Amino acid sequence: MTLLEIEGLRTQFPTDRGVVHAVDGVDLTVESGEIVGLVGESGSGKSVLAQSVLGIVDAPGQIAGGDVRLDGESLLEKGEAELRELRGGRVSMVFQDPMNSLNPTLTVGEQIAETVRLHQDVDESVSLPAEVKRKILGAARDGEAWRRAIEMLEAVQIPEPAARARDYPHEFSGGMRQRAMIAMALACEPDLLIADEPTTALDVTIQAQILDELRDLKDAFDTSVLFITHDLAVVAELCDRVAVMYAGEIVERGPADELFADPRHPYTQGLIASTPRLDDPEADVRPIEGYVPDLIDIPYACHFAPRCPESTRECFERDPDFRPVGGDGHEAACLRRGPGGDRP
Ligand SMILES: Nc1ncnc2c1ncn2[C@@H]1O[C@H](COP(=O)(O)OP(=O)(O)OP(=O)(O)O)[C@@H](O)[C@H]1O
Ligand code: NI
Repeated sequence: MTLLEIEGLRTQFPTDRGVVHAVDGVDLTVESGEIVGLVGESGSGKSVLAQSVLGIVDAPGQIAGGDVRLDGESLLEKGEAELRELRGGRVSMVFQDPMNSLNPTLTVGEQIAETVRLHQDVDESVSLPAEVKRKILGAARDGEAWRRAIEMLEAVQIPEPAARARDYPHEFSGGMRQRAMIAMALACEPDLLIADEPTTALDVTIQAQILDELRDLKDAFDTSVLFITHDLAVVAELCDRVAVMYAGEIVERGPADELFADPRHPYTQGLIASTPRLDDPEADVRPIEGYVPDLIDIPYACHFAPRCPESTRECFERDPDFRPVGGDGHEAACLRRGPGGDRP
């Protein structure tokens, strides 16, 4: 079943120099229970895409077109109150720097308990005077929320969770803070977790541990994940499907194993060739020549055309549609690939 459907999404930032087309017509779906990786060079629009889904695009940026649906319901039609309810409830998020997302003045346990409390259904069936009810249910929920907070810290492998729940964020190491963030994000059992470079700031060993845990937790909680990173190795390891983003557009998407074994879009091929290989450190690393274009008014059809070793004049003039280039929904948006392309 499709959980998240992003269709023709466009997000723009007006600036002094002109309109930045950060997300420029993106289609992407996340099915229930799968981990979808979103990769691409810095500045390709990954974070803005995530912010668009969550309704937290920085002003004066705004969604200029397309739709985002969760379980078939458009999120773009929802008001701020509804979106706030949704965030940390059915959809939650983890960012690169947990220090910015955790409140330094509350203990880690209190913060997780607070999230649980905010999104737990209150039992309205008991018939007691409102004030009494509030007191009783409140106390019950407080105890329950705190227990749940400790359970979550245990689930993300924080040692001595009952004691550590009383610590403040600054008393945690970087890796533990990131775990606490994941615990908080999963505490209300969201349908969808959006993780934007959640382990980039951590050392490689801790990063690997956290990714392992994330995978286990995803299975345990049956959560779908949209995982954003520029680290191809992480995506290959963690994700079921991948979408490759370049200059505001998705250029290739498909099953992770097939996409990495047989990348078809010239950008994906360039990206993989420019990444040092863990399994073969001696292999050539060839950077993609040129630069990511300025996202203000890209005057050519395929955004990668000027850097592409295979581009023809047509690539500058005609928008590439997605075409099948392999099995299981493996598609590339390149005029020279797939049916009709001269290098299918
Ligand atoms: N608040 C903003 N105002 C103006 N432009 C913005 C704003 N936020 C993002 N952008 C622009 O949108 C484009 C996409 O940025 P985004 O942060 O989504 O890239 P990214 O793929 O997440 O990169 P990274 O891998 O470095 O995190 C960039 O050109 C960026 O300058
Ligand atoms: Ni980003």
